[in-house]
Amino acid sequence: MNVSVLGAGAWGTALAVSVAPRHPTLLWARDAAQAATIAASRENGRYLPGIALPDGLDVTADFDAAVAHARDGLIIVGTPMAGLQATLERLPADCQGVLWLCKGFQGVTGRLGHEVAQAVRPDLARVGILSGPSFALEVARGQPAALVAASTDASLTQLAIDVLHGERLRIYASEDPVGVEVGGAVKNVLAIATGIADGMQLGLNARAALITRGLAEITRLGLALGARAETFMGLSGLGDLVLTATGDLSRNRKVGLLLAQGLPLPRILQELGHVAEGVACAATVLQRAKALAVPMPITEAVVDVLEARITPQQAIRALMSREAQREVW
Ligand SMILES: NC(=O)C1=CN([C@@H]2O[C@H](COP(=O)(O)OP(=O)(O)OC[C@H]3O[C@@H](n4cnc5c(N)ncnc54)[C@H](O)[C@@H]3O)[C@@H](O)[C@H]2O)C=CC1
Ligand SMILES: O=C(CO)COP(=O)(O)O
Repeated sequence: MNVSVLGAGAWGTALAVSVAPRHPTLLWARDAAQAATIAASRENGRYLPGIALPDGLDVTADFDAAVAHARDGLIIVGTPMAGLQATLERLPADCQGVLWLCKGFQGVTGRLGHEVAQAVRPDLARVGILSGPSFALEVARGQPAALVAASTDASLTQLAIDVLHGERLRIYASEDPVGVEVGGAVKNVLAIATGIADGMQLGLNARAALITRGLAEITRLGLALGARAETFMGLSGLGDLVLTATGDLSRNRKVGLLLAQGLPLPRILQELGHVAEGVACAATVLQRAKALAVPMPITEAVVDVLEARITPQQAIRALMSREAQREVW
């Protein structure tokens, strides 16, 4: 089965590296010079340094060639959320399976990935998301990971399993793309919160409290958007939240750690050199929550810090001085 990965950042490259030994894989980089450098060095030195590309993995900057390669196989969209719509718009109607990796809400429209697909490409037959706890570097190194492929179309999740499931990567199927996408998007915002708390050395109790009450925020928003509660206890919910909030490979957590040191956000993002989807979508998450009357106090505090309305210290004080209440979800 042919596979094409559209987007040669850390995660797109890592997944291509993981799948190429089993399926002929083509990795598309939008920048021709970057594609040429990767092809010549057999390494994505900009986004995934230290990982050699295996045989069976080719690189191109020719979008149409990449799509033609996997028209009858699996097309994986590995761009950040900001690139999902434009990428979907360029796909031919007859491609057999499309899976995106982006974890976020679209900036201007506030849409989740499946909502973007419904709005701009309702004609694409089989679409879904791949999510779950998966630092790119570990997957690229062949360390074990378990992910979830979610779609309302069971034949797409089966295709994802047929192509991606193996000794090092377990793929679980889910029929709840809403829940999987909400978990993947909002955990990034909460990883910023946990990074802030850890950067301020507030301790392990505070970290556990933020993760648990953060999961309550994810669940509340997800249920209001039509997700299933059990999804948030799974890989794309609790699993990815724990990984991203506590794992030092997380870019979103790193943003929080540096905010706690008092660094201004523009400088942090410049130093990061990768996308931090929690920064991009925190305000959008809050907007959608407010429209649905869903309280998300931790998310709101993160937005206030990112927009420099309050300091991390003030955010913690505001969260800790909220009225006592029942432990509601
Ligand atoms: N890095 C990781 O461990 C994981 C990342 N993800 C998600 O995968 C998505 C991509 O993340 P990474 O690969 O880590 O990002 P990255 O920052 O490493 O690379 C982003 C790549 O996308 C390209 N790009 C940026 N804007 C684009 C656009 N508008 N159109 C087309 N290409 C564009 C960049 O040139 C670059 O090649 C994000 O939504 C992220 O949340 C999900 C799981 C794991
Ligand atoms: O989604 C991820 C792991 O599952 C990666 O998280 P970061 O984008 O914070 O690095």
